[in-house]
Amino acid sequence: MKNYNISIIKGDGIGPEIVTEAIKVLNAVAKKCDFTLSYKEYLMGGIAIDTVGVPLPDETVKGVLESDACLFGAIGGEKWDTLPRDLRPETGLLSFREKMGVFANLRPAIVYDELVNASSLKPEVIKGCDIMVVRELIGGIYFGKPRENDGFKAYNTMVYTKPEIERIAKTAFELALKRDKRVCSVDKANVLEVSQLWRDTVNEVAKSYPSVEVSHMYVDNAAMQLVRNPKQFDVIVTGNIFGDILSDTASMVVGSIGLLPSASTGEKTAIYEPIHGSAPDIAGLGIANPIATILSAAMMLKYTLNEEKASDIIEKAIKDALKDGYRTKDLASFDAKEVLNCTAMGDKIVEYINK
Ligand SMILES: NC(=O)C1=CN([C@@H]2O[C@H](COP(=O)(O)OP(=O)(O)OC[C@H]3O[C@@H](n4cnc5c(N)ncnc54)[C@H](O)[C@@H]3O)[C@@H](O)[C@H]2O)C=CC1
Ligand SMILES: CC(C)CC(=O)C(=O)O
Ligand SMILES: [Mg+2]
Repeated sequence: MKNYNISIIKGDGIGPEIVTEAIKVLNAVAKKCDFTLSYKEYLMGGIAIDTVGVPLPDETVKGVLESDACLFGAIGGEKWDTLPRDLRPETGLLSFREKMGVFANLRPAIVYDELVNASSLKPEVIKGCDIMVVRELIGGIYFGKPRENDGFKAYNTMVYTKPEIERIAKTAFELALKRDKRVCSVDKANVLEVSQLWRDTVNEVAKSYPSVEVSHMYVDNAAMQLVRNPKQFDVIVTGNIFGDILSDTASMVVGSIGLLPSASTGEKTAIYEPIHGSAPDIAGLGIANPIATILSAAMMLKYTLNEEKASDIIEKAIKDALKDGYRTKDLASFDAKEVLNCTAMGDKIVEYINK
């Protein structure tokens, strides 16, 4: 029987709660589809700081590199926000992404028919919406140097090189070929030199994809268009900070940030993670929505482990549970038959997998 080695990073806040549910679901589907999964857990973020003194232990990097894929929860929390920048959980996460070379962060925002009333937008505006945000993940202003804060003056630097833009643009165009063949590149080329290079390079890459329609939008307009008429988008390709912000916006088109999964891919081990953070405001209350993490696990099965059937089974189980009115608290006001806590939602999805 096939076995896959999965590295697990639960992290902080709701991280352990949601990852536990995703593992439960993975085990159920593996049993059904005749493969096995072995897990090894590694530390990262605040828990790593508290346990071993650094946000990203070498052992974590080594363990993840040796695994077939990584399932990641979330890191961070107020407790660590006053530490020097280099010691913070978020610095550990950025360094982790950089060391894994995961330049492409794929963040699908799909409106399920079962949740068409869950968005703050009108059902007719969002029904059938299926967007893929392709966010560049290891460049841009989150990584650019110089960066400094002397207490009076502070600055970060937004940098992209042409090869960095080319590879993320290619990822977006390749994905578009398998979808609705439309790429919208989002930048701020009216103001930023980095964005001008971004736009010019995307146009150059587009020449190799004549069947894909390419358009460009300034990020401020894109944020507005996402909530005005989200169905105009197929693939959105954008830089690190814009993709971070626009995907959180897209989550409210879908209904909740607790629903959006992601795949962070490159040349080494891929990382599968929800788009949200550690949600300290609800950590420990047992009310987090585990679906974003469970869908991230489903993406892992499809994209890295080539277990497409297992991935589809998970997705169907989630849709069926939602269709029958099972909701976590974030979605409680939308056609809920029963509001479940995090663990019960994991159990419910397993129940539907086994039906
Ligand atoms: N990938 C990661 O590990 C990320 C970590 N962070 C870190 O997380 C911490 C909290 O950041 P925030 O800005 O509050 O963003 P957040 O995404 O953690 O939370 C924003 C809001 O969404 C809610 N929320 C998030 N996930 C949810 C879920 N699964 N179910 C139900 N509600 C959910 C939270 O309760 C909160 O009200 C910070 O330390 C931040 O740096 C933030 C984003 C990504
Ligand atoms: C916490 C940041 C480093 C990242 C973030 O917000 C994200 O990846 O969505
Ligand atoms: Mg974010």
